[in-house]
Amino acid sequence: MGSAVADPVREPGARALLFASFGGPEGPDDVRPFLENVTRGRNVPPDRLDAVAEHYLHFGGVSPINALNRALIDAVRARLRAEGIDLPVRFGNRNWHPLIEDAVTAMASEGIDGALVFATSAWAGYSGCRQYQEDIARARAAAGERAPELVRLRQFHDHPLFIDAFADAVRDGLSRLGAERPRLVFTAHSVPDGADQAAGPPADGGRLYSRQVEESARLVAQAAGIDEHDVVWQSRSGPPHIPWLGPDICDHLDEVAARRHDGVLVCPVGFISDHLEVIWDLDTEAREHAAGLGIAFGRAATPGTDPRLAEMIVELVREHLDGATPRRSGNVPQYGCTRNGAPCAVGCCAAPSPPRRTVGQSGPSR
Ligand SMILES: CC1=C(CCC(=O)O)c2cc3nc(cc4[nH]c(cc5[nH]c(cc1n2)c(C)c5CCC(=O)O)c(CCC(=O)O)c4C)C(CCC(=O)O)=C3C
Ligand SMILES: [Fe+2]
Repeated sequence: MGSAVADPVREPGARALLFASFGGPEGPDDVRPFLENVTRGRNVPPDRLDAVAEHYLHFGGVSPINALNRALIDAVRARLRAEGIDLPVRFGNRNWHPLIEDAVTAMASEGIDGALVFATSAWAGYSGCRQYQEDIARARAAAGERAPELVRLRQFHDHPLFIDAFADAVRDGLSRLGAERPRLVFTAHSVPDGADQAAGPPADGGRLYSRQVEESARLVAQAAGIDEHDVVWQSRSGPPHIPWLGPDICDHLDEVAARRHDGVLVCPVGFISDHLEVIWDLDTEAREHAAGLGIAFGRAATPGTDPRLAEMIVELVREHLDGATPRRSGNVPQYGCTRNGAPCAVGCCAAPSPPRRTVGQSGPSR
């Protein structure tokens, strides 16, 4: 077991589980206001926003994320019941309804004075971790004096159940691909290079986001029995003069074809379910790009409603309720577990200061 799992905050008094996620639009009229919520105070160029709005509208303005989260919540409820744990599960998002502020306000008005929080990101970093701590603090402020104590569950990038679900998906994907010399390629959401450098407590040396992603990829490949793989990035946004993690998946497919692979299996290890980034940036854009290169393209399933994901969430809950031993397969430090939205450590995942835009450097983001 790695050394850096924060000591679980014991919460035998927890009276609910709050399932916190990103949120997504559920119809065409939701798309613009949703995107405005996502990008408030960020440096996302308007032409990028127009392009992303198109991706959502391509699917009728409905992101798959809310329905997938509701299905996962049902699975978590069933698993809690099966284990005899009496814990109501509530749902609250950062960017769209049901909003986390409303979920926490409802808890306060029902007299729920303590809850655990599961956030749907496995990762360290500003977008994956610190922003969830900010959401928790903001939601408590909105709920006022009777706001519940909220203890967030830890990051889980190397949890054996999470790794095993992806490993099965990789084995399955490769067997369906039917290529003779396939390449296994993992992807996660790109972030600004500066945000990756700032990910985690400075004492850990930074880059905890990309280090966790690389470790998850290595563990999944190993569990699937695959000797070689690549880790690349997807869904970059932001102005073109700001460096983000790369290479991008589509550029990397050129490389894979040049190395004479006849197929690629893409495993989106950065996402727990088939979010819009997965069904657009991979299943649509990257698939087309691979077709243009004449190589076979497959996409490994995300855990989604694999029973092991719900099982893992209940195990994380039990680390707090009855002191279940945290299970980990890797060594990269892991944080995320704090009370009432406190940062994980001093200086952890410092919030980005939006860089000033330089004249003459606007244009498409890719
Ligand atoms: C690390 C990371 C994760 C993984 C961890 C986690 O799961 O949280 C993630 C997940 C997600 N990102 C999502 C959607 C979007 N992300 C955006 C923008 C951004 N993401 C970033 C990072 C991440 N994002 C960053 C650094 C930006 C730039 C602006 C900013 O600093 O905030 C934008 C704005 C347009 C654009 O720039 O693309 C949208 C619409 C959805 C929902 C999809 C659906 O509807 O199914 C999900 C799950
Ligand atoms: Fe994102």
